[in-house]
Amino acid sequence: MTDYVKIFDTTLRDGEQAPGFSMTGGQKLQVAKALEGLGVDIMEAGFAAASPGDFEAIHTIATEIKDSVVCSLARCNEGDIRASGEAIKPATQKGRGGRIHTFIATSPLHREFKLKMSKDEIVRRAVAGVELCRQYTDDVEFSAEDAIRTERDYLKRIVEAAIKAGASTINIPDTVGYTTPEEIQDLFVFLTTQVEGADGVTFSAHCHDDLGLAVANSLAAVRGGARQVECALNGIGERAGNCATEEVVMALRTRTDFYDLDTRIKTQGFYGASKLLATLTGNAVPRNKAIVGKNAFAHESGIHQHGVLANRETYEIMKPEHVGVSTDNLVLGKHSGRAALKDRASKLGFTLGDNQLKSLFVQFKDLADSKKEVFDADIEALILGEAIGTQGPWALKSLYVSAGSDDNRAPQATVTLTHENGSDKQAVSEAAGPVNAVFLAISQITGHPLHLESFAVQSVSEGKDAMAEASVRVSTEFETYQGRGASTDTVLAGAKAYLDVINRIERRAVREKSISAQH
Ligand SMILES: CC(=O)SCCNC(=O)CCNC(=O)[C@H](O)C(C)(C)COP(=O)(O)OP(=O)(O)OC[C@H]1O[C@@H](n2cnc3c(N)ncnc32)[C@H](O)[C@@H]1OP(=O)(O)O
Ligand SMILES: CC(C)C(=O)C(=O)O
Ligand SMILES: [Mg+2]
Repeated sequence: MTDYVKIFDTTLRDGEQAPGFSMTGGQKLQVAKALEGLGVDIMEAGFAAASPGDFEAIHTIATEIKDSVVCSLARCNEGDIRASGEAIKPATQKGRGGRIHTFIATSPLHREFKLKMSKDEIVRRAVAGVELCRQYTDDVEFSAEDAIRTERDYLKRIVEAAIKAGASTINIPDTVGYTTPEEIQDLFVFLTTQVEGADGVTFSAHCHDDLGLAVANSLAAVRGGARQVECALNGIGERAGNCATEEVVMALRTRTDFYDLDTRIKTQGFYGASKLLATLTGNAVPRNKAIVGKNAFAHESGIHQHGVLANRETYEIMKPEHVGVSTDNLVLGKHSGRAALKDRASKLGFTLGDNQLKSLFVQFKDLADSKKEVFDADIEALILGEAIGTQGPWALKSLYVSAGSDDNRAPQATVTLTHENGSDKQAVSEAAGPVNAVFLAISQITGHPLHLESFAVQSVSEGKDAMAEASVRVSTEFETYQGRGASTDTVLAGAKAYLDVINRIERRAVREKSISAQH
């Protein structure tokens, strides 16, 4: 048994096969590189027999990836196994490690209704499948699909046959997410102690999340003797998904005191890899998702913020930087208290006396009642006594946008801005979307080519003429700025928010100039 738990990531196979998560070959390669960066021991890159595109994707990944074993899934049939063997060839030929993962279902339901095969026939298929895999690679994994609902004596028999045929990893999937932690731990203890040949192979858990137990069940399997866990980034996979890679890894890392085992994962890459996957597949990570959700290390309530400011460990069991999350994560809103407000003001460069803080706090709570989140720009405006979003030097004079479904005509924006020195300037821009075209035109006029980090619009009133509030977050070389703008027209709200940022940058530059002139 290894003294660490191997991470077999199946984001690119079980994850990708779920509805809404298909990726192109190029996208799969991008995710594969992120997984290699994380240091996953094995990545299941796809199912070579599924399509020529998946074959190509696995082949390319096996060519490009150097630091993780690349694996392809195959049914226990000749066509699937030969396709997998060919797809992983670039990895096996260069001696970097290529695995074939062959599987067949073993439970009574699957035997009778799906495969329509007898117990003996399934064992014969499993043995022939593993033997054929061995013609391509020494690294063969065998899975007994729906193992959890399989009779123990039969499971033991087929696992022993697969080991004798040459499998070096034995995977015990909870294909339908049916098991419980106590049950799966007991099953792994049984298999790792009773199966002939168990000492020479790695036992693996592959848990689905139908009852929300995938991570708990995987950890219990590890307690029972599993030394490989199969998992996927953001927990994606069939139906409710697979065990989430970032969750199981961080559970082992955070509680090594309990499990006395760890993985070899470089966890700092989790946030970036999760974001990459969400962006490529168009599936946002829920805000409250463990480890990589936006709220995982964010605090809005005053009592928590007060504690975290004194010592992060009061409300955080992991360090955000250990999973690649920024540490500046106190969100100001209506539940925040004076400690967080004072801290944020000081980070923005304002030292507040007690009385100033008291009156700012009253205004802050009024503002927070009317919006979801209070941004740095709002705090700055309150301290400086500015009306939000209405300060110059630039003002929007007019805005015309054309956009539509015609592929031959890119969205176009014509923007006119007035500067406080009295001059008007106009720019016309085209971009992939109308909001982008507006931002580009504003950047051209003001000379601020900004890096847009986020653009969000939320409705702040109801009905057909609902007011939209847009918020824009941009980064310059030195600072991050947030601006906002409101209008019944979302494009106009976006334009105002973007201009709000530019005005803040220019006003800050003026302020800094006058401060340095005084010294
Ligand atoms: C639990 C899991 O996640 S298993 C992996 C699931 N992933 C996928 O299915 C994604 C990729 N799949 C595909 O692209 C297609 O299903 C293919 C190309 C593999 C097969 O397509 P088809 O030949 O049209 O078969 P179809 O999908 O309709 O049915 C599956 C066939 O495989 C058989 N089969 C299923 N599992 C196995 C197995 N492990 N070993 C051998 N045969 C199997 C079924 O009995 C059925 O056989 P039949 O065609 O003789 O009735
Ligand atoms: C192919 C196998 C391992 C699988 O995904 C499952 O049983 O859930
Ligand atoms: Mg699965």
